[in-house]
Amino acid sequence: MFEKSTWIRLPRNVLVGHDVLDRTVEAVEELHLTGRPLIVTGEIPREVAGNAVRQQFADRGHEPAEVLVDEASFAAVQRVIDAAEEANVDYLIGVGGGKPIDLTKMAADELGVGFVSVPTAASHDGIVSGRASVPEDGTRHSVAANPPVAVVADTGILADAPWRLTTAGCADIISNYTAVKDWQLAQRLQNVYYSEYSGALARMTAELLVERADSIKQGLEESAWVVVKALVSSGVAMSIAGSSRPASGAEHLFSHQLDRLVPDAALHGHQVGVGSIMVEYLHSGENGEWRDIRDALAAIGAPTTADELGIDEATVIEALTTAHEIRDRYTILGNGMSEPAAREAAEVTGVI
Ligand SMILES: NC(=O)C1=CN([C@@H]2O[C@H](COP(=O)(O)OP(=O)(O)OC[C@H]3O[C@@H](n4cnc5c(N)ncnc54)[C@H](OP(=O)(O)O)[C@@H]3O)[C@@H](O)[C@H]2O)C=CC1
Ligand SMILES: O=C(CO)COP(=O)(O)O
Ligand SMILES: [Zn+2]
Repeated sequence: MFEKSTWIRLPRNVLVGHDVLDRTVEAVEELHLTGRPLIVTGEIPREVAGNAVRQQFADRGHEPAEVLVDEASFAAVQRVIDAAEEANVDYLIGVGGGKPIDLTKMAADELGVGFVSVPTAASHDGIVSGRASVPEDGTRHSVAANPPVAVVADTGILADAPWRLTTAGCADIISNYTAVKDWQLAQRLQNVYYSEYSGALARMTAELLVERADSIKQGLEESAWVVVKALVSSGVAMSIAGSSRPASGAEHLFSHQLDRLVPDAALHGHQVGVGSIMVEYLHSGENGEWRDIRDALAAIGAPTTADELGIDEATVIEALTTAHEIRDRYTILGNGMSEPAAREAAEVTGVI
């Protein structure tokens, strides 16, 4: 299918490396972004990075306003918007994991200003993408927004974050394998627009990460570097596609449904990783690549079973059989799985 026009929105300055946090002001000034920022952060990220960012801008004569967020909700987005308007700020800086960064992304979009992403955890590709995700009313709203104008990913900080957040980021990337397969399937069966460039980039990102699994080890700063580069690359794939398709297929539907059934039971990346094992089995059967996905997840220490996710068997089956209802996105789940088929997929792959 031929797209008549595309609009690819990308971050412009992406800083990755040791102590790059100290260069946040530089990354912003280089974009000619001037005036007073609002820092949106959480309790822990504030200590880890937010206070240092605040001091940098204060030293340049732009004392930032600040708002602390502790939950991902539309009410929290509104609080960020209110704080920005009250303090009359010019742009926003999100400092933290996915929660503060998503809230910043959505508020910046609503306010029509730019925002800078300063991740303190490499937990999923939302820290660099133009997608935001907020759970509300028992469902998950995944919305399109502008990506950050700059990303400042300090590998020293990311390497010090709890290891499980990093393994979640890895699993989110590994799930690109099945996301791309679902996208191609949707093209064949539903004539959905498929971007060769975006699909190839998303898949290659997962392959490179798996090839480097040996250098992804707790305590190694290089791990944070490898993972962040992959998260950036995956974010670019989504920007090229103009949707989350290259990084979100049936394994994400499964995870979103788990979020609805058992909120906060496990991390997003860990859920999509386990989902990806089963979805690969659905695509390719007993002799497909599902063992490769499982082994890649195990190699970096991400969960591969329902037990390791801390989620019971019945919930896994319910999520699998109802995941297709989550959103209008054609995947291998089609119009839904029967309970026996879901049980077989989960049992054969050792998820339950
Ligand atoms: N945009 C997208 O595509 C996607 C967005 N999401 C959204 O992202 C959120 C989940 O992201 P996630 O990053 O897991 O969650 P959080 O931002 O909630 O971070 C997880 C926990 O880690 C803490 N934390 C963050 N950085 C550090 C650090 N350096 N050291 C120690 N602790 C740290 C946080 O503290 P504190 O609570 O103090 O902030 C929080 O308790 C959800 O809101 C989800 O909806 C999920 C998937 C995709
Ligand atoms: O998590 C994502 C990609 O990894 C975003 O996808 P969604 O559009 O399913 O929220
Ligand atoms: Zn994801």
